[in-house]
Amino acid sequence: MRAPSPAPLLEARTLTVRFGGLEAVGGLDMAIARDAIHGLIGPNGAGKTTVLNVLTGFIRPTQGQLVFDGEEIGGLGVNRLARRGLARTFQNIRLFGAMTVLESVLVGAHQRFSANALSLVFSSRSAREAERAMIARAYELLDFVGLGAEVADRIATTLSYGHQRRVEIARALIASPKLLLLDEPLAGMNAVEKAEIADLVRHVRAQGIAVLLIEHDMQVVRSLCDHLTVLEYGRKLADGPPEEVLADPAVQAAYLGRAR
Ligand SMILES: Nc1ncnc2c1ncn2[C@@H]1O[C@H](COP(=O)(O)OP(=O)(O)OP(=O)(O)O)[C@@H](O)[C@H]1O
Repeated sequence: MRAPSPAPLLEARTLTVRFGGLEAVGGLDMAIARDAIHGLIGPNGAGKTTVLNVLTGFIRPTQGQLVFDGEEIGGLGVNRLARRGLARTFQNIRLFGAMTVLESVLVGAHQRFSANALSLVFSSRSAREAERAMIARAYELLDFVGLGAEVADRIATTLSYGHQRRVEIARALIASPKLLLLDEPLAGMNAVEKAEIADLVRHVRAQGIAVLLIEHDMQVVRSLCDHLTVLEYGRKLADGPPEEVLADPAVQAAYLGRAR
């Protein structure tokens, strides 16, 4: 007898987001497995970033249910969701102009722990030890994302675009997420950089972290993702293994003349 499949890490049921009269996401059912690299694809304006914004607390859903790791999370804010294990990067890189690479990564750790808890602990010796441990972790992550300690003291925004992406990924990872959400992490990159970031995503998953990825490059999507959800006009058009989904005539029609 086959073992029952484990419960998904994240489940969205009839998720709906309206902006005034516009339904950006409508009645979306989606499940992300615990060991998945899950692609969220669809033409421009299909609602992909809106889904990611809802899952990370930047937008409250109008309707629907969100269950993450067995608990209802619908309506929780950004910091609470970060603490529950959802961390993200942005379509347009968001790094603060005056911060070094190391400081930029540490921002992700501070988001994970509340400001109150931090100010309490930092006055004690154990807090200083915790801070030292976090700095050591930041250096480990700089290695993990392929940057290394030598960039730690550089101003983050002076790095190349591809390297800034890696800093963002390290910043998300320092929060020890269970699910890493990446909004077009390969945008603006050449083929070599794309392959490197795709490898990094595989390494992230090998650490036991599931990944939800918005991406437009179908070649990368096909080789990287093990499950796809396709949106069109906020509605789910297809869902399943990449080979099956990308061969679906409805998906091909949705992309015809509209893909980037
Ligand atoms: N804050 C907002 N207020 C009003 N409308 C919005 C808002 N955010 C998104 N929209 C609209 O919701 C729809 C879905 O947008 P969304 O950015 O989620 O699409 P997308 O699939 O991520 O597109 P792209 O591939 O271009 O990034 C679009 O019509 C967009 O204009």
